[in-house]
Amino acid sequence: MKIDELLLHTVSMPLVAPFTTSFGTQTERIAVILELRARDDHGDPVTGWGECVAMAEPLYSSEYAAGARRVIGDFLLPILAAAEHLTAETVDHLLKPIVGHRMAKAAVEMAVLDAQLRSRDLRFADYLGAVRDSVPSGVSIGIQPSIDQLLDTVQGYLDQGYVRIKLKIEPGRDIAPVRAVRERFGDDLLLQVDANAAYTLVDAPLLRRLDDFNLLLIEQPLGEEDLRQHAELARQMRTPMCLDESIVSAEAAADAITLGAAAVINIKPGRVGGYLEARKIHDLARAHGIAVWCGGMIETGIGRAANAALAALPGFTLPGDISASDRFYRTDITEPITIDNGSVTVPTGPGLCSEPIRDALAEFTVDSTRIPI
Ligand SMILES: O=C(O)CCC(=O)N[C@@H](C(=O)O)c1ccccc1
Repeated sequence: MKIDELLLHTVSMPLVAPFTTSFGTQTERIAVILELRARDDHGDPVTGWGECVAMAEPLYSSEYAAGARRVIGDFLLPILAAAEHLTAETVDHLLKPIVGHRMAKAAVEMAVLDAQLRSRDLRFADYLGAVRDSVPSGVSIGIQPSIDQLLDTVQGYLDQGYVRIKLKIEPGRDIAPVRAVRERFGDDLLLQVDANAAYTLVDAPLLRRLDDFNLLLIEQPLGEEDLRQHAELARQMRTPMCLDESIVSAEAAADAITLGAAAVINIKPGRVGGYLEARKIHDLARAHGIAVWCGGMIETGIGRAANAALAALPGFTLPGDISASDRFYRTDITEPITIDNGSVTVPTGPGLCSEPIRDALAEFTVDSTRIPI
């Protein structure tokens, strides 16, 4: 494949409701959408789409949207444009000289992969080796202003058919909300919590109290760098330990599994540098008997569709944060992803996602930059 040009569209999409986590409250999603224009091996024009999941500010990880745009335009694209044999499978190797910036790298790999799949009229799920036509849909619920509002919110998502509830927690808003949800909805509700690294090992006695609520897992209670400490906390808790922010690559996953820091892994393609690295982590975890599920970064329909295909791999045995588009957006920039009977259908068309809807993309675009080759 030969790249002709890349368009970087920064979109600002209002959320249907504020989304509060331990690192802040989001009311809009800023995302960098990649429109890659290239020629396939027959010289025919093809367009590939990608989405960079980096947030507007470096609050979840060190990357942020404006920084990712710079890295993509100034460093990543020139390397790929100069490549003699550019394929999705060689992007990671070609970009090795650039240190870090995994979300930026994931986005360009995604655009190259989408173009490659479309040029071959290939469905992403088939390319990956997916084994399901639909995947169970879990929903992530932000920290709510009151327990009553939390209970109403949980009820609302259960009424929509979501099969698993994830509650964001933070110090001071953890035990009481989890107890209230467990008491209201009973022991059969698939329930887990996500702390986004808000605690320290000093909080172990408090976190151990979560063992009373029969949770599926506790996600990233400690810091991104704290593999050894998560292993120590895992030894002190019955609730399975799940890592998110810490798992930035297959190598980090191998370290976490070996140290006993993760009994479950949340795989996010953007966080680990792309869907191909995500599949490597899936394969590694499976070989170690470690369950994985697909996390979400409030993606638009581009990333949301691709995540549904990834989650259809056999090792994704726990419901992921793959909710319908309307969980976050009134209008998506692609055909909306919907939840039917608790599941999201794995996309059936060629490529990673359905083509973005130009009017919707234009409506939310706050800046478009053409990167010439
Ligand atoms: O369903 C979704 O797309 C969001 C799931 C979710 O809670 N994502 C959280 C997380 O910590 O995992 C997040 C969202 C946005 C940015 C960073 C993290």
